[in-house]
Amino acid sequence: MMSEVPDRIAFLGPPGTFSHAAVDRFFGHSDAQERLSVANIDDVFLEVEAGNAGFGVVPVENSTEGAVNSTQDCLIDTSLTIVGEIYLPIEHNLLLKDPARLSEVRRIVSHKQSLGQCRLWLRTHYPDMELCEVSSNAEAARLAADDPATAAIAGEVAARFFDLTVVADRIQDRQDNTTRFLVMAREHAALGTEHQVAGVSTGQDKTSILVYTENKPGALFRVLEPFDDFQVSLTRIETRPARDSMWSYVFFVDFEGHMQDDAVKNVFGKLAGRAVKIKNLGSYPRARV
Ligand SMILES: O=C(O)C(=O)C[C@]1(C(=O)O)C=C[C@@H](O)C=C1
Repeated sequence: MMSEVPDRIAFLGPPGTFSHAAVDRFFGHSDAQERLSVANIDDVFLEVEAGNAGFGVVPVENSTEGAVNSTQDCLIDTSLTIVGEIYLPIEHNLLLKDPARLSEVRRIVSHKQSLGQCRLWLRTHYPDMELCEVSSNAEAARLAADDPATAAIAGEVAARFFDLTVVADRIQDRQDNTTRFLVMAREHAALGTEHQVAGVSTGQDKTSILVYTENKPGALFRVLEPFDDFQVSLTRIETRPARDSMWSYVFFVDFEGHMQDDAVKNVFGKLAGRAVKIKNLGSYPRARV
């Protein structure tokens, strides 16, 4: 276990993204830990793996749009551990540099996830507008600040950061739109007093694993059966292409409990031999939704 809290936290930037807000929600607003803004999600993993940051915060799933694929793919390859999670309500706005020039807008830019979370609103209000994907919401806001013909979809923080006007607020298709973020570290790190020390069961934990199965009848059933046997509640199951061979898949499984809990140990005892490979991504305190 690390003896001190590493002082940099990597996140998808530029400053003003929802990822940035998730960092502040988890670690607090203090300046004690430097924020390291990077250009894409892969770089968040790389910076923490290289030791340039102690923690990284990445979006993993959204209640409207589902899995964030780039994060899922990084989780397959990473040597990092999940040490925490954050649920953040996501409210989108249409932002413009000069609202008097709304009629001159030619394109709307945002992160792919955000365009998806506002799909119906966009179809209703701007059916013919060009939509452009950029690397993050705050990057979209930065572009809109430079060009009156570009509108951005982003959060209020980005609007303030880049001095933009909100021309339409709460434009996400579902008002309860929420994104779940993961806190990644190289090893179980001490997270300070307001967070339980990761790596130790708190009684209110979650565990994430990756499961590779054989392409055989009943393979997934045999993996899931021990969870039922020992009454361990699954919170999420997601499939991604495994990338080592075509049409083979890896399952992302999240469940309640900690690797140190007896029920979870029992599940793993029974799982041995039922999957080709299991990768433990980490046990961490469960966040409030
Ligand atoms: O662009 C941002 O502000 C991000 O932090 C990325 C991201 C994502 O990838 O899901 C985060 C939360 C929202 O769901 C939309 C975009």
